[in-house]
Amino acid sequence: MSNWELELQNEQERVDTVIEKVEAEQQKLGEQVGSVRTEIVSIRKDFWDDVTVNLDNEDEAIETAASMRQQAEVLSERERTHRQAYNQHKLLMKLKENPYFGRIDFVEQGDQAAEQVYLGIGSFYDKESEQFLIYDWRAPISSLYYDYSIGPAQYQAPTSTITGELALKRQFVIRSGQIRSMFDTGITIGDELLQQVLGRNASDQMKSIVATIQREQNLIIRNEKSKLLLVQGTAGSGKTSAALQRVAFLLYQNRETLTADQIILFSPNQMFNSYVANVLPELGEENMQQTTFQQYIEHMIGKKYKLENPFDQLEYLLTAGQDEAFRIRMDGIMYKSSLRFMQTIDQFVERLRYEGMIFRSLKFKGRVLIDAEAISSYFYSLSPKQSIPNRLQDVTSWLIRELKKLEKRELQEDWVEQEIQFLDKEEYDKFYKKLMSNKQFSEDTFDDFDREQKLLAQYVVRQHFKPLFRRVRSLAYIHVASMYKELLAWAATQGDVPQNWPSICEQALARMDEKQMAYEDATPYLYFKELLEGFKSNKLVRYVFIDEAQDYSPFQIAFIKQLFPRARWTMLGDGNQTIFPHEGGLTDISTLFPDDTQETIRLYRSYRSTRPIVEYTKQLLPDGEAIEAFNRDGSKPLVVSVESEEALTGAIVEQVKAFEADGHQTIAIICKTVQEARAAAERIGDRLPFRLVEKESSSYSKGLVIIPTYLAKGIEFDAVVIYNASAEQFNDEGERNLFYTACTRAMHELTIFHAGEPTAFMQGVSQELFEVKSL
Ligand SMILES: Nc1ncnc2c1ncn2[C@@H]1O[C@H](COP(=O)(O)OP(=O)(O)OP(=O)(O)O)[C@@H](O)[C@H]1O
Repeated sequence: MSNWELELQNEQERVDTVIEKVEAEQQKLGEQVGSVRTEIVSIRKDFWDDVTVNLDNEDEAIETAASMRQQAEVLSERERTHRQAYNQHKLLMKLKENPYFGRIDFVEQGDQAAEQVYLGIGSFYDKESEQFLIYDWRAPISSLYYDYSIGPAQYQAPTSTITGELALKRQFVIRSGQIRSMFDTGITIGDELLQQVLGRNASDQMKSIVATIQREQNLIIRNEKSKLLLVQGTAGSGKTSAALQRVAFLLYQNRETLTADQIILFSPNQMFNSYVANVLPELGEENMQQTTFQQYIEHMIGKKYKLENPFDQLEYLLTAGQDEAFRIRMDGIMYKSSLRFMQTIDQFVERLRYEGMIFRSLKFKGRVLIDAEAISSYFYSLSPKQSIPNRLQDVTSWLIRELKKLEKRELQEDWVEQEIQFLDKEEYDKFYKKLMSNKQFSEDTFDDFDREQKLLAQYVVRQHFKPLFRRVRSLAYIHVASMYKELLAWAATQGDVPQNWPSICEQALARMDEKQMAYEDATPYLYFKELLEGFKSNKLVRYVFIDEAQDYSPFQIAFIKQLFPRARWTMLGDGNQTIFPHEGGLTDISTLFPDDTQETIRLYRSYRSTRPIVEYTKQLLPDGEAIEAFNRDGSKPLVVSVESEEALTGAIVEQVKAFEADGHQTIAIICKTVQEARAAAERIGDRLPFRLVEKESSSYSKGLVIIPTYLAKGIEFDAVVIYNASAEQFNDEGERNLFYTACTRAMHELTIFHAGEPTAFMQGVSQELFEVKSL
């Protein structure tokens, strides 16, 4: 038996022992989980038996509340124990299959012997030998595995830096308790394992990368100092992967103080959400909150306006001809996404401190109860030293007081009596119950007619006044939309607006009059509204992640920043994949955090695509030289020229069939727009089974999809077909990024079709980097 074979045998024996211990622990825990569950069920069932309810007087009520609280605490403590034990049990299940993926031997300075550290997705402590048989990949000592090759090494322990010597670094592939392969690696995390991982076909969801995290990615994952961590990385360099492992790391590192719902990830689209949804659960963690910016602002705008989807905005820009209306819209988008416009809004709001606030009169049954003018006078009678939101709070209190007076006066009106007479039984019962619960009278006094009439009148008027009170409390008496329109007009006096500003405003107003809001108006409108009403910031969220950050305008980022005042920020992006038009870029983001600690990490190595695909796609960019390919072989991209669009269909169907025959499981026909995707789907008809993705709401799954580029953002496919890269389709320099984004979705195969002349973007690529075919 060779030394290596002997070594392998020893390692397998260790795996066997560890699994045995894990199994024993799992069984013990299983019993515990079961008994705690039974206990919880019984506490829930008997909850009210164990609480003494007595509401006879105030003291008794306080006693009752205390007793309920105590019982609820017992329950929630048991539930917490159950959750922890259950999660631990789930983790042990995973460790039983695949206990660890790495080993390092570390000799701490001053010590003789090396400590063997085995790394897995969670720790496992053996009480018998009093040692960790598996270390969590996120433990401080585990960072040695990712950061160092054999030789001097150090890691940051909670209170000090530990230095020493890394004597061995070993990787394992263990499946169902059996070591399938084992490598000792000298340099970085072995290329061999990465080759294996990246060579596989895509599954239906993104996987965790803990076993093969690269050193530069580890810097992102474990960064704890920066308030803003900006990651600029090329397509496929693992930005999203690193971000998700970072969430897992933060949850581990701050496990006493941080929960998954205090982390929020803004992702590019819904499909992406479903694509990444499994990474954290795979690591035994709960998912963070996930949303898209659109979802977030849609919620803030509410039902008042139908908000345009950013992808509809983009579709318009890509499909509308370059006519006058297009140019007006484009200029409007550029200006409204800039920080200059944000400043203009600030100045306008400053002005409103002294004049110009517009209010709505409070009306009731067609009568003006409190006139807008009166509200305005009250508002401006308050000191301008007070902020607008504070003054509005005072106005709200004043309005409520006034409404209460008016409500009383209303009791005398004729309509009240009429309504009482026509009160149906159901309403009457409701009224009666309410009075009983308010203890406003007892059964004895019920026959007191006058008293009943009076209470009924109060009840009826209250029902009618309720919406008014609600409107006042929700500040609906401020006419934000009118002031936003004023703001647009006023902006013209500031001098830096685009030349065609009046037409831009006209477009915006026409939409707003139809109760719609263009995507470019949404952020300025909300920012303005929040400045007036007071920012409804979320102070609970501690970490915000923004993926595909290059697609956010500086204004949007500045706005999100104000929504989460206590958060630390991780922004990930790639300037070469910017598809939304706006001023500023990724580097401008740093200027939004002037006083904060910040760090920028750049990733140049692309892991997603094979070397030939990366070599090809990097030449689509004017400045792509810095992009490096991970050394994974594959075939060169194929560029197929066909004469006409009609000829495309047959050729593409054949190509997809060939991909399927090669075993590729996720295949995408990527079109420039939804319009093109629909046409492609129509042409392909029933010649192939496919899914047309034209809406935001689709989820990621295996098979063939026909998809517009912008909905494929952030995700990947085994094989990609570019539907039509003709000069006619891609003729604007602004679309280069879109084209690059589409091509970089490919992991193993890329075929680009073009009907007629190819786009100029492809003409800069060296001939030897691709195959050509003419049909
Ligand atoms: N260290 C790694 N080990 C294994 N796989 C990796 C590693 N880093 C990245 N990958 C894989 O590379 C692919 C691309 O990663 P990811 O989607 O995170 O890149 P990205 O930078 O967000 O890409 P894009 O900007 O193009 O959306 C994924 O399949 C991911 O699993």
